[in-house]
Parts: sequence; C-alpha cells; structure tokens
Amino acid sequence: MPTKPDMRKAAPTADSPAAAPSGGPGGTLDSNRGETLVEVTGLKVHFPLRGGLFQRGAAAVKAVDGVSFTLRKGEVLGLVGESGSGKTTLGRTLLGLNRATGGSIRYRGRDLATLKESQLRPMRRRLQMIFQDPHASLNPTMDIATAVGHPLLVHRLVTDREERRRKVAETLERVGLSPAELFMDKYPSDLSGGQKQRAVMARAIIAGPELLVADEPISMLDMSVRAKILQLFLDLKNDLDLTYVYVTHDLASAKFFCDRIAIMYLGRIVEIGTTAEIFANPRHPYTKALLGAIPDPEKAGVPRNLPRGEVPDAVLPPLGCAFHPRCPVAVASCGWEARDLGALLERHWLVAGEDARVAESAMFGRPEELGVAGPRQILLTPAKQTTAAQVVDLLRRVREKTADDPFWRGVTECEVRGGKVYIAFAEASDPRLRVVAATANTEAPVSVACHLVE
Ligand SMILES: Nc1ncnc2c1ncn2[C@@H]1O[C@H](COP(=O)(O)OP(=O)(O)OP(=O)(O)O)[C@@H](O)[C@H]1O
Repeated sequence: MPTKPDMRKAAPTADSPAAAPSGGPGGTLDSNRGETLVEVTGLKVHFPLRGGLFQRGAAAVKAVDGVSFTLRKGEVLGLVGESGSGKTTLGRTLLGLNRATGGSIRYRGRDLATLKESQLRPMRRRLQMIFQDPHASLNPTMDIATAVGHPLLVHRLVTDREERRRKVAETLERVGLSPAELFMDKYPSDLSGGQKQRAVMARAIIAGPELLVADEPISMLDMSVRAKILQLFLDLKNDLDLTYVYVTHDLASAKFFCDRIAIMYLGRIVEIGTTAEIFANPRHPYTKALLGAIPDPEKAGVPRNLPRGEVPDAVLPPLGCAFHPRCPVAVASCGWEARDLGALLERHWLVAGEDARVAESAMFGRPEELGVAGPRQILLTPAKQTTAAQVVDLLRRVREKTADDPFWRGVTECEVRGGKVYIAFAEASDPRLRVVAATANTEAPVSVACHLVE
C-alpha cells in the first residue's frame, strides 16, 4: 500500500439511509452493533489426499481446522496470514464455493455448510466473490456489457435487453467506469488492470449482494491504483450496505481497509480483534512476527523480523500450538515432539558446518526417528559403531550451543535406557481461542490462542 486511501464517507443515498458514522476504516462497526450477518462455528474444511506417489491412507489437508467467528453486518473483516494458512479456503467456504467438512455457517437463519448446491444457487445473488486476478475473472470473448449484465440474466432480474443495458450502464458509472457508453462494448483486453477490477466489481454488485469475499483483490494491480480500488470498495460498501471479508497476506492494506482482522495460521484463527487493537497491541507471537515483517519504505534494506522456517504441512500439523516450531517465545507445553529435535539438529548443523553434519548425523541409527510426530516419550536408536551414551553426550553439547532455543523448554528427560536414547517431552496442550479480558472495545473484544496470553 503506497498511500493511505482517502477515507471520505460516501453520502447517504436513497437505498442506503444508514451510511454510517466512523467505526473502523470501513466506518460501520459501531453503527451495526450486535447485528450478526454470519455466525461461523467450528468450521472445518479438509481436502482428502488420494493415491499419488506417497500413499497416505485417509490423510487430508486440514485447510481450515476448527474456525469460529461472527461477522457483523456492514463490517470489513480481514483474513490475514502467510500462504497456506487457509484464508482463501475459508473465504470460499463462507460463500458455499467449498464444502465444509464440519461445523456450521449460519447466514439468515440457514446453515450454508449443509445446504445442497440447488439450495445454495438462489442465495448466490447475495453472496459474491472477487478474485485476485481481474483478467482471469473476465471471459476474454465477452464484451463488458454482457459480462457485467450476466448475473441479471442468471437470476432473472430483468425482463428485456434494454433494461439490462440500462442497469449495466448505471452500475458501470457507480464503479467509476464513466461514461459507461465508452466501456459497454469494450473487451477485457481493452481495459487496464484497475478498470478490469472495477468491471469485476460491477458484475459482483449488479444483482444486489449482501456479503462479498474479496480475495487479494488489489495484489495484481499497479501500486498507483490499489488505494483507489480499496476506496471504491469502501464507498460501495457504504452506498449499498455491503459486508466484506477481505483475504490478504498484506497487513498494511488490511490496516487501511478492515474494521477487524483475523490472523490465520495453518487453518486456525490465532488472534482476532479490531484493526486498531491488532496493530496497537498484538498479543500472539505470530501476529507480532507478521507486523514486524511489514516492509517499511523508509528503512529499505533493514532485515525484517520474519518467523524462522516455513508454514508446516497442513496434512500433519505440529502438535499443540501449530506455530510452536517457529515461535521465539514458545514454552514447555506448546507441543514439542521428536520432529522438532530433527529440525533443531538441522539448524545446529547449518551453523556447525558440513563436517559436523556428516559426523554427527551418522550417530543416529534410524534418522527417521527424528521425524516422528506426536509421542511424549521416544527412544532413539544409536548407529552401529555408536553408543547411546555418545548420542546423549552429543545432544548435551548441542544443547549448550543452542541453549536459547525454546525447544529445550519442552524436553524433560534425555538419558540412556536399555541401549537407546530416551527422551521425554513435556505434556502438550492445544491453546484455544479465548477472549482477552482487558481490551478497550467490549463490543469487539480481542481473542487470542496462545499459552502466553491468559
Ligand atoms: N482444492 C484443494 N485440494 C487440496 N488442497 C487444497 C485445496 N485448496 C487448498 N488446499 C490446501 O489447503 C491449504 C490452505 O490453502 P489456502 O489457499 O486456503 O491458503 P491461503 O492462506 O489462502 O494461501 P494463499 O495465500 O497462498 O492463497 C494449503 O495447504 C493448500 O495447499
């Protein structure tokens, strides 16, 4: 986000008498206090893995894994997180574009998670999605008037071509493609990226939606038009009484656009609260890491505070808190397990060098034992020419060199037992999202899933 969007509020119009006073940047959080549009409870979306090179039985990608939140009418809720955190899948599932594996999505008294496609179809007019790539969203062989007017035909909202063209023209004007006559007969390839996204927005609003999920809607646009498109979204929200879910990995744009932000990690919400609270007082270590990684144009070249490592595999998420392997402040109960020891040794060998890696890794008779997930006690097999005491001694030396690594907080025992290396880990628990008591905004309290936040 190069510039802060102009946050002028659109004037109230005949069809939106309640254009609202300021709440967050979206401007409506306070004005719609208590009015719930969507209630999501325990939502899961798992994609089964079938066959392939590595047979994994009944394994599944846990793209969304037990998510609960309330979406208030008129608000902009941001879903923020790194790639693979489940933002897109959650956004799509809210609109019935992905099927839920479990949980519920209450919208206007119905559970979208259980409706059949035929029951969802008439509701789609009210539930729209804006995708990242406006070019791919528009059929290159369809002129703009036909593309934008298509939902009117699908939902039988007009009786003749003239009425359709008139509505399309009105809508194009509304999204800033003005004069509309200049754009009606053009094709997507005639339009700039920003104009294409305006046309996509026109198609999304023409049938009178209530909820829009916008998935990275500005990330493929030129920097110069991003703020203008977000401002258009806000103006339309106020004019048409819309509610948005904004999917992004870009906290800077979320800061300007969203009333509330949900920080997602590996299929779960780890923190949710008003945009002001999330930025002023981030509580979850992952939120802090993401905020620390926002590029500062004034400090080019200064290394960003990114969490170490990558987002783990959503097929077999880490035990306990899924963020613990990357967390700089993790504690004993965060879920340490054998594969964390494997990762620690890899980090140690990166520093110690190739000779140390070759010599020390050869001391483990079954390296696969360092990749195991789950058990609280493990037995490691020493290699043939190595004794268990030598491996324990190696681990003691590694521990001295990596004493600050949170991993060691989770190791309660490391000793020789029956010719093997016995390691016990602290009891693990999975931190659940819970309300943090002391926040200024009692209407939209902050909730955090972290053992360190009581
Ligand atoms: N149709 C699918 N089949 C199998 N796995 C999927 C499918 N869609 C998404 N996934 C997986 O689900 C997880 C979450 O993906 P998702 O796209 O929702 O994350 P995201 O946070 O939106 O990431 P990005 O920012 O890269 O879009 C990923 O591991 C992804 O590979």
